[in-house]
Amino acid sequence: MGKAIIQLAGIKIYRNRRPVLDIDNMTVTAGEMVALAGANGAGKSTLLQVINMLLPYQQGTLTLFGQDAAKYGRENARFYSAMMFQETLLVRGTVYDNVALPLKFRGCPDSQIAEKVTAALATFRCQHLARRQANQLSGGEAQRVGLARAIVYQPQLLLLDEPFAALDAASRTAILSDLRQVAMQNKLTVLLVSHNFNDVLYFAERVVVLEGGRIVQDECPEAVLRRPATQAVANLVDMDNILPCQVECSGSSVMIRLPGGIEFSKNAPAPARPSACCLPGDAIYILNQSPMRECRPFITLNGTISAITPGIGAYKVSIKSSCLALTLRAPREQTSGLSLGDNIEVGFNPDEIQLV
Ligand SMILES: Nc1ncnc2c1ncn2[C@@H]1O[C@H](COP(=O)(O)OP(=O)(O)OP(=O)(O)O)[C@@H](O)[C@H]1O
Repeated sequence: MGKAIIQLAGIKIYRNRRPVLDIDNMTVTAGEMVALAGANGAGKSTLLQVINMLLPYQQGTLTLFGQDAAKYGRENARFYSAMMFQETLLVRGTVYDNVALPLKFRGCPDSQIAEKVTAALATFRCQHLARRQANQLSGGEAQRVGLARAIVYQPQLLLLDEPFAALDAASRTAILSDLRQVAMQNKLTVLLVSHNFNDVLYFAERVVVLEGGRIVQDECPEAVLRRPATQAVANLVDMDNILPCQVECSGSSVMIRLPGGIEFSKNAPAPARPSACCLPGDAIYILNQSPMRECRPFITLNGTISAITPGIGAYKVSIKSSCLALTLRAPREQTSGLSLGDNIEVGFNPDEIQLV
């Protein structure tokens, strides 16, 4: 395990006397690329502001770079970290002037500034913009310059509050890919707030999900995607199937009842009072086509195709039975023979079900 860069213990924040952040424990180690995810108002920005010491906390301890932040002081903490927001906050002047600014604040000798600014701009592929006025850049260019300005003094920690949210998907992917490479090469620790779970999958190796100011899940992105801890997390990752169900627990096994009299048991610990089960679309198989059809145990049902939505990699097929609507994802070649209104038999393995 690497050196701890951020440690929060028992941190509580109240706003208008309302608790908006309540973090029992959270540690981020050197070089980790962590996404902070959660619905609107979950507390992501508040958490980032606490870590950047923009917001005083009423209870608990914040340790930054191994030092108690309360004693260590804001200026010291900021010396080793950089923060970016959705607005780039570039100042008047050229791109070069903007990127040189943090070096000047930190007393970097003039003789080193040009080299460092050029290197930082090159890192984010924007050296050709050096002489342009900062207020004449496109959104994507401005964010690349913002990143160059953030890393020019080689901080150990980068805090990003949705800086790429306004960019188109291709620009976001390109910038996240460059950022990921820079972070890995320089062992930079990055905390990225994002609403977009595709960005999270693309960038992060760990996701901390907040709900009502508390951490409800802290795992690798794929685990959050396939096994969301709560219904809100399932919504956040755009889970294909969130099916209402009744659950009866007995010992280590649970009996799950879906609408339409479909019932099956599963050996797994259930969360307290589960009310739905989640099933990713690629865990539902078209039975007359799938090599999985011989696998048992398999829960099967018949339904009518109500929609077929094309996609790269997988098509989405919506199926309606008398009391259940399911969405499956399958490769294009498996769906090419299907038409709206067809009746098909589909199945899934109960082990793929996640109760929430
Ligand atoms: N300046 C403020 N004064 C009072 N309450 C605030 C303030 N800023 C945020 N809040 C409240 O704190 C809670 C957490 O807000 P925060 O901005 O951290 O959420 P978020 O997860 O970043 O949301 P979003 O995704 O919408 O940006 C919300 O209930 C919000 O209404």
